[in-house]
Amino acid sequence: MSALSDHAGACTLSFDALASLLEQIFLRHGTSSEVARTLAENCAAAERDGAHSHGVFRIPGYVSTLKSGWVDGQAVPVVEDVASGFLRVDACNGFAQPALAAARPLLIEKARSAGIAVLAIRNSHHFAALWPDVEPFAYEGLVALSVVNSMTCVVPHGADRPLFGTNPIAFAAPRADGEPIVFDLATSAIAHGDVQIAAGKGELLPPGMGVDSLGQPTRDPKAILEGGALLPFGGHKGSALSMMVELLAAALTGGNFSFEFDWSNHPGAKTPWTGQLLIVIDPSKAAGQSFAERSQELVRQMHGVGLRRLPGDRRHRERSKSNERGITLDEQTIAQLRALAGQ
Ligand SMILES: NC(=O)C1=CN([C@@H]2O[C@H](COP(=O)(O)OP(=O)(O)OC[C@H]3O[C@@H](n4cnc5c(N)ncnc54)[C@H](OP(=O)(O)O)[C@@H]3O)[C@@H](O)[C@H]2O)C=CC1
Ligand SMILES: O=C(O)C1=NCCCC1
Repeated sequence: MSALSDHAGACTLSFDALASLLEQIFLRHGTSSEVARTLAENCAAAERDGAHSHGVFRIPGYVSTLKSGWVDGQAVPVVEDVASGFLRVDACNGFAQPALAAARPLLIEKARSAGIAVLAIRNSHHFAALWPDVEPFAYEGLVALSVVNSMTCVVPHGADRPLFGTNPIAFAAPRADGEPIVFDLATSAIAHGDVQIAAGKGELLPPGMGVDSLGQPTRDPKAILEGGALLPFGGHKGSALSMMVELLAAALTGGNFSFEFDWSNHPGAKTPWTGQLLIVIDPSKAAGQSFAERSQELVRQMHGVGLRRLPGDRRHRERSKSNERGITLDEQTIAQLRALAGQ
């Protein structure tokens, strides 16, 4: 692995160099080579696309979680073919991405033959952005929707104490001309990772993101992290979506609700032990004109009414920039990653 360049206060790496560095970190902390490669590519892709709340910022959390013994980095997922349109995966206390990778070929086969297929992952840990899980299906001409629940830190609308996780929803659909349409959003007003990043930088949050330990609105990220909580986005509407995520990602998969795990015997563990649901649809089974042509028409109409930015546009801009110029990490971050890799 070699960096493209080390320069004053920063280091610029290619995607492959960053992924190799991260792979070394995972291997050094006890994962199998397959798990190391899958997680490294996932995390490097987030950094490449400017999804910083789930890029290399997460590496110390992965490491402390593996070191605590909370997650099994050697787990081999078990795929169960339970019905024509339904797959279950027992991640066996491993990370969710290797579980998805193990089931992916059969999931695609089922979606193409039945028109729709569901993947329910349990006994898993999802510590990452959700778009890398759905976007590849759209490159295959399929529509994909995924939900995952996380740890209790969000107050349901109208309640006075936290119960839900930040519970993201990601969606991907192909279009005829251009990158797939992809969105990926936490159902909280802000992702927990962004609150941690703001706390680290000593920055205030925008209003309306969370409350302190007394339930009073606050813009102080530390007050949210230390006894406070987040709010759902969009009041009762985001709250309803977050409730749906709990039902689909936990009740339907056999994973834990966001409030159901106890990591007190695993100091340093950071990932919740929850579940993930994916629904994959083959749009070639739908009636009428090609789906990809229809989605292209929708995008054309949105641009026609003045829309400048689609969800995913910023990521793809960042991706192009990173592919052209490399991925830049500050001095402190690269030193931390190299130390974790034993370099
Ligand atoms: N594993 C887990 O348990 C959890 C993971 N997460 C992850 O955290 C990440 C961040 O989530 P969140 O903070 O809610 O994401 P953002 O609010 O930053 O973005 C949400 C979506 O909206 C798009 N978007 C943002 N601003 C605009 C705009 N002005 N116009 C059009 N589209 C826009 C984004 O596209 P673009 O990306 O191009 O900016 C993205 O698809 C996600 O990847 C999520 O999966 C969150 C909670 C829990
Ligand atoms: O940013 C978040 O919110 C989360 N990300 C990873 C897992 C827990 C919640």
